Amino acid sequence: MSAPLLEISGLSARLRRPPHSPLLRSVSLTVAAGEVHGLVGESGAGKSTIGKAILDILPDAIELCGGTIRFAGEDLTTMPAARLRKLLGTEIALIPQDPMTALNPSRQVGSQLTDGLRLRRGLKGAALKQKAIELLRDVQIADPERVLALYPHEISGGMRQRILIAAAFSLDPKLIIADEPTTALDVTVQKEVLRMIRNMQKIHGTGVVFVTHDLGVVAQVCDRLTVLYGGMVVEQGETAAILASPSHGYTRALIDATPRHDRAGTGMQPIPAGIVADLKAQLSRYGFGPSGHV
Ligand SMILES: Nc1ncnc2c1ncn2[C@@H]1O[C@H](COP(=O)(O)OP(=O)(O)OP(=O)(O)O)[C@@H](O)[C@H]1O
Repeated sequence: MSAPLLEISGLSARLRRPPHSPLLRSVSLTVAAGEVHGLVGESGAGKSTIGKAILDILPDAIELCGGTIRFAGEDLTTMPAARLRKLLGTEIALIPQDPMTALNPSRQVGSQLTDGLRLRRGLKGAALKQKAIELLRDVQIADPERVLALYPHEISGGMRQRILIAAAFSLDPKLIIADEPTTALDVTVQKEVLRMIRNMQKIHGTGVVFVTHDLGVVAQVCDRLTVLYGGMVVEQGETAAILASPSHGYTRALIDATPRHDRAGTGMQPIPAGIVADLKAQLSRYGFGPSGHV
């Protein structure tokens, strides 16, 4: 079997200042080329911290304190800064959570969409415009020439997110970090955007780390998933198998807590207190041991 595209081993992170509270506890996971890997868990589980660690955009308050992040065989945590900067944006890209804040309100959509192609590939003039039109067609935006000249406030939230998806795929990266990319959208638009991400990653063969708190979303887009609690891995494996038959009580409780629009009377069940107490006990014993599993 070929090496995974992304291999995170024993990744630990903590607050930089005393008392150095642990935020990631020896997290290990792999993402194969072309795989969508979901990071799931409640608020504060450490999902975004993993995404930010991959992209080298951790806030100053957080530091890595162990483990490796190997991308195509190279460890990003020890890579020289210049090489890392080159890789991020070309081979690894981000689809951010909130399309309104991610786009600059004072720049036309076209110039923002083509930043990567201009700056990293040196495209300009008619060739750049043609490529921008193709990118918008790929994400099924009608009348792309008109849209390129618009400002972010002149288009809908769903269309803004499609533009960010098109921008993320514009340099044909091997890996995309999608950080809650549909949270800011309403439910019908969410579905379209999820389908779009799935289609684009299949066409391009892109690996995706998909951060979400929503198991309904996971069921739609993720091939495999890692369930996190308090910065530690609770369970991981094939999405269909875990959703059908979770091996950990916490995963079962998360599934039960997920609203099902197709079944009346389901959803919004609280996580049982006993399961949370067990996990908390595990966290307090955990430290930064070698295993990432509960
Ligand atoms: N800038 C920061 N300064 C201090 N602590 C932070 C900072 N950002 C995140 N944390 C802490 O790191 C832990 C993990 O946060 P993270 O954002 O990764 O969780 P998450 O699973 O993505 O949840 P959410 O969906 O709420 O963002 C939390 O305890 C959070 O309080």
